[in-house]
Amino acid sequence: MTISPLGSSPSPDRTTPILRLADVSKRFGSHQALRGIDLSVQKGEILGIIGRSGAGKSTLIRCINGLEQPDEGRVEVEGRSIERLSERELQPLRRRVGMVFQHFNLLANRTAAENIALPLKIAGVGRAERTRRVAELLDLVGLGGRGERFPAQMSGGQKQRVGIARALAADPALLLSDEATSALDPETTEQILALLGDINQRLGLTIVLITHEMEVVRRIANRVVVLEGGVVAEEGPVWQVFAEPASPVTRGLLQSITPELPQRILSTLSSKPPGEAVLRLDFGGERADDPVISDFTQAFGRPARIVGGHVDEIQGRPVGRLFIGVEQSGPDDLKAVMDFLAARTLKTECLGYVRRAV
Ligand SMILES: Nc1ncnc2c1ncn2[C@@H]1O[C@H](COP(=O)(O)OP(=O)(O)OP(=O)(O)O)[C@@H](O)[C@H]1O
Repeated sequence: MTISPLGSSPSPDRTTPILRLADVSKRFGSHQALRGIDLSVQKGEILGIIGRSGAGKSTLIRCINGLEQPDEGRVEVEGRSIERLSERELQPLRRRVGMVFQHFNLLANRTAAENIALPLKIAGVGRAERTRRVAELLDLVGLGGRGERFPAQMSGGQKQRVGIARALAADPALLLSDEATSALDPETTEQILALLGDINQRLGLTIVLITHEMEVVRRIANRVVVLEGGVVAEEGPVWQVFAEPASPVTRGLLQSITPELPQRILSTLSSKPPGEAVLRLDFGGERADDPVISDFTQAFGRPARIVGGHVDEIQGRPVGRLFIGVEQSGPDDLKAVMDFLAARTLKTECLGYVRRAV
């Protein structure tokens, strides 16, 4: 299904980013909430902006939707700068940015259909056209035929579907999602992220997701920006940032979804030989599909024991971490093993040694 465009919208050339922030800074008193933020989002992209509490995510979102003016720098939506515009001048630009909120922000005394119709009404769309588009939008978000329900009669997931439909009503160029799944259970989160991914694919809609959960980024984004202390700590394609996180903040944020050495191995790990060397292998990128373990067995004529780990698929690429145990044949053996594996993985590290019961 295609959602028909509402009114006349600017048509930037293909190379103009949908959103561009250039050297954006924002202070509150003596507190620097954002410092020199540069980022751009191309049409059809899903960008995840992640950071811990206080990193500056909300301030950034408020600068993007014009609720906050940066002290320095520029914010451009479809090539048009939003600074120094009056409230009236901001209105049409705001319509180009649809917002989805953590707590849905629906009007309790209006039905789902009325909530979705509201931005259309404000934009001056006539009743018949409103009714047609609301039905279209309800279908798009999987709520066809349920437009007469009030928010109190809906589950969290259904309310967020209404929130998404409302955000799409004015045919925005950009959907800004502010922790849209943070108030939902894991199963509903999965469904809402699938819906956003589907809308991105079907409508080619550009999405910027603000979140504090790496799992949300992993599940849906193409690119990620990690914010910390008001600056961009790291940025890149999601698979790459997950495979080789460069900053300590990113590693911290990834910790909860990174496989750990199993406790039964950790509890007997010693820092010195003798014993079986326990190695951590990080995979991702070009060589992630190589049969590393069987290559090792062939080259060294002995097995490698997999003791833990997990290999995921992000943006169609394997990314993961394995823990293996390798028996050593002599004092210089470990270096040869490590060199062999290091050439075939992103990173190989020896964590210690375990004595195996004979
Ligand atoms: N209006 C304000 N006045 C004073 N300080 C503010 C204001 N808004 C934000 N800040 C400060 O700026 C910093 C960034 O806040 P911001 O709300 O953007 O972070 P956040 O990443 O969204 O955090 P959270 O995930 O907790 O919402 C924080 O230290 C916050 O206390």
